Formats: sequence, C-alpha cells, structure tokens
Amino acid sequence: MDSTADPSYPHIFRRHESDHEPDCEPYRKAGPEIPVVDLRALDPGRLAEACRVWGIFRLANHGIPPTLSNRILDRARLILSEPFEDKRTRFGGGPVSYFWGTPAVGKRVRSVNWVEGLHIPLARLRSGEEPGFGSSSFRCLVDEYVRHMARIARELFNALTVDLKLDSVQSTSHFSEPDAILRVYRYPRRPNACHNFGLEAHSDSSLLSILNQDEVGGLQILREGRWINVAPISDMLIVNIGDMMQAISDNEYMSVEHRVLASSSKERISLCYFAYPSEDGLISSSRYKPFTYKDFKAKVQEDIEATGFKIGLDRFRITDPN
Ligand SMILES: O=C(O)CCC(=O)C(=O)O
Ligand SMILES: [Fe+2]
Repeated sequence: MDSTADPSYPHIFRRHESDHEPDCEPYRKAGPEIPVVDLRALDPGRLAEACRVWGIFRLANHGIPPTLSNRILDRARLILSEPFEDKRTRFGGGPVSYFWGTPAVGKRVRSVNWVEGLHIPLARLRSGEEPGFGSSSFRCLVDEYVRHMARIARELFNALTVDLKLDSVQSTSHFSEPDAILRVYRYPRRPNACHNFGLEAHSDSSLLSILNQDEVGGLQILREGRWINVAPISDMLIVNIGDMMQAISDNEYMSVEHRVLASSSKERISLCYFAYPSEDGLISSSRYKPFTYKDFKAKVQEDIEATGFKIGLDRFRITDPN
C-alpha cells in the first residue's frame, strides 16, 4: 500500500511522494560478520572478546521458542497496523505509551526518525496499571517473552561480571531486572529512503540491549569508521553493549554506535529489550566521575531538550572541562 494512503501511519509519515526509489543497495551490501555467541555452550572468553572488540554479537541457542518469537512479532505487526488515531487513544495516558518520530522532543528538532512503536516499562506493567494493554493476548505474549529476555540478560551479565571481576555489591546494583524496558518498533516504508533513517546514529543508554528483528533488515553498526550491515539471521538475537556497561567496564567494553536505515518498500518490525542498572546505584570507574543511572538519564534528557543531541558518557568523562 502507498504510505500516503495508509491510515495506520502517523500523519508526518504520510508523504506525498508516490515515486518510490529503489533502496540504496550500496548501504545494504554484506559486510564483515559480527561474532556469534552460543548461550547454551557459553564461552566466557568469546563473549568478553565480542564485547571488547565489537560491542555487539549475535546470540545463538538463546532458548526462545521460534513460535513465541514469530507470534510476538506478528502480533506487534497487527497492533501497529491499527489506525493511527486508535493507537494514540488506546495507549494514551497509560504506562505503555505509543510514540512516533522520536526523538522530536527537543526545542530544536533535528530530523524525525522514521519509526513508531510502543514503549513498555516492565515494572509498571507488572503492577497491572495499563488500561490499553490489560488482559490482551499481546500482554500474555509480552509476559512470556520478557521472562526469556530477563533470563538471557542475567546470564550474559553474570558472565561479564566474572570477566570484569566485579564484587557482589557492584553486580547487584549494576543489574536491576525490574527497571528493564521493552520497545516494540515499526519502521514504516519511506519514499526516497536513500538518505533517511528509521533511527539516526546513536548508542544505547542501557547496560545491554537485546534485539529481535524480522527479516527486512536495516540495522547497521559503526566499526572503524565504516557502517556495517547487521543482516537478520533467523533464530538469532542481536545483543549490544550500552553506555552503562561501557562505564561499568571502565571502557573495556564498547557501547557500539548504530543506526537503522529506512526502506522504501518494506515495513520492518523489531523488539528491543533494554536491561539497566538500578537508578540509584553508583557507577564508579577511573574514566568517569561517579554517577548514577538517574543522573545519566537526566543529563541525556537535558541535552536533547537543549540541543537535539544526546551527549551521553562524554558528559561524565573525567577529562571533560564541563
Ligand atoms: O530496531 C532496531 O534494529 C534497533 C533499535 C535500537 O537501536 C534502539 O532501540 O535503540
Ligand atoms: Fe539502539
């Protein structure tokens, strides 16, 4: 369907160009392959090396049944194909929120990200406060899915704490399962998608991010100055290191810069689970002034509102003159 006519798209995505250009093939060529980590036969050395050298890896044998993965992606596709105004109403005001075009929140709006979705803070979901979501079958799938995500995040984090030689106090405050967030994304088709992004280049603020994507593709990481495609491989998840893990590891691990390309011909669905440290746990390292995740989040929000950009960890770097 032409996106101009699709009532499920937010208005800003209903563009008038009907002449779809082919996608930009050069951007989508295969690049060097990112490492694969096997969760069933976890090799801690291989995992740590992937975090040090790449900041991202594919995760095989993660234990999520393919039927669950397919069902939740299909259900997400269905919900997000509801009319735009219905999505706004259904998810307006509750803890589960519907967003589109993020991060157009600043005073100086840069370009709009060609993405919409649901933001699901899991702690509030557990407390049962969400009216538009309630007892839906999607809710049941989310519950089951995030149980797997929490298990996977915990297992990876535990292995990394051994590699980093964190003590038990640090490992407890640096991983807070209740603070996790699930985001469900739909990247609408975008006419003339060549130079446009579903998500602009960024690093995640999380500890670890675990991505499940459909077969469309578009994710890229920045490595040694080049953008590399992370093509979907069925039954494998993608895990990336976030800013908090970079700080906790004292820059041993790398919070990888990534982005998502828009496609002119295909919509894309992805689910991203973000694991975080506890909000008030102090993160101390030799490279950054001590800070909590709450401090970090407030600074990111302040910078985005003031400048349109996330500055992130550089705000806390010890050499930072500010
Ligand atoms: O949808 C994707 O492939 C990536 C999502 C992402 O980078 C994010 O949510 O931070
Ligand atoms: Fe991201």
